[in-house]
Amino acid sequence: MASKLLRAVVLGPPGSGKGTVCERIARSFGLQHLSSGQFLRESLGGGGEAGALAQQYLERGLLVPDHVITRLMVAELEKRREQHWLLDGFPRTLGQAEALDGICQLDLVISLNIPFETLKDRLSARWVHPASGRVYNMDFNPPHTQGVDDLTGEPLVQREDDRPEAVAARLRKYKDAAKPVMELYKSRGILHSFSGTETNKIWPYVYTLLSSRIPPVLPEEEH
Ligand SMILES: Nc1nc2c(ncn2[C@@H]2O[C@H](COP(=O)(O)OP(=O)(O)OP(=O)(O)O)[C@@H](O)[C@H]2O)c(=O)[nH]1
Ligand SMILES: Nc1ccn([C@@H]2O[C@H](COP(=O)(O)O)[C@@H](O)[C@H]2O)c(=O)n1
Repeated sequence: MASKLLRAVVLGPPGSGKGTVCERIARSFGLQHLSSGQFLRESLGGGGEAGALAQQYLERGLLVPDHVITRLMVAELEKRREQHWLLDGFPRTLGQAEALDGICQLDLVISLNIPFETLKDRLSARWVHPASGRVYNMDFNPPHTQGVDDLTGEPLVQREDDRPEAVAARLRKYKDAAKPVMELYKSRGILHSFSGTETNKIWPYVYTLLSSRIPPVLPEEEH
């Protein structure tokens, strides 16, 4: 199997399970993943004018301008040049995809297609631990103690952009922006789409796909 560094992306609408699937890939294949959404929340939530501006985009479910997110992500990826890349939620627009083309050649793109109603249900039941980005779901992966992070014991919160109005805006925006990105990757033959309502059913296919590119460190069932 080739030992080339992996350049992979997981795309999908809000709540499609990108973070959940990336976490499983990261554990099963011994690599780190970079979530653009979590990265933005960490980088720009710290205050200052730029931070406050970006916060407004996030809270309203709008995409941060391409040049802002691209600059942040490219700088971060340059630091990780010697590592595998598993990107969650970037690129979101054609402009971002073109910027990514400037620094790497992607090996594979995983697209998660989840029905709209399922997304809404999942996001209304999502709770997060802001400091770590750990994600829970009251139905799918509840914390051991309600409202509390398993590892730190700190309180869990619901994301501002998981409010129903923001979710509706995010889903609308996602469709428009993502279409040309998907078309681009499809035309290159690197797009792998998975459809369904349950991550546990999609996961074995994702695991098999990844196994063809990088040796696993854990068996499929031990994600
Ligand atoms: N009921 C259910 N919930 C799931 C499933 N897979 C993931 N979830 C939950 O759905 C919510 C959304 O999953 P994430 O992995 O955060 O989705 P995402 O695509 O990263 O979401 P964004 O950060 O909004 O882009 C979380 O609360 C997950 O725990 C599933 O198969 N069933
Ligand atoms: N490329 C991106 C990624 C994210 N955002 C903003 O962050 C929010 C949350 O992102 P998730 O991936 O966690 O859903 C998203 O709604 C955007 O406001 C962005 O602008 N560009």
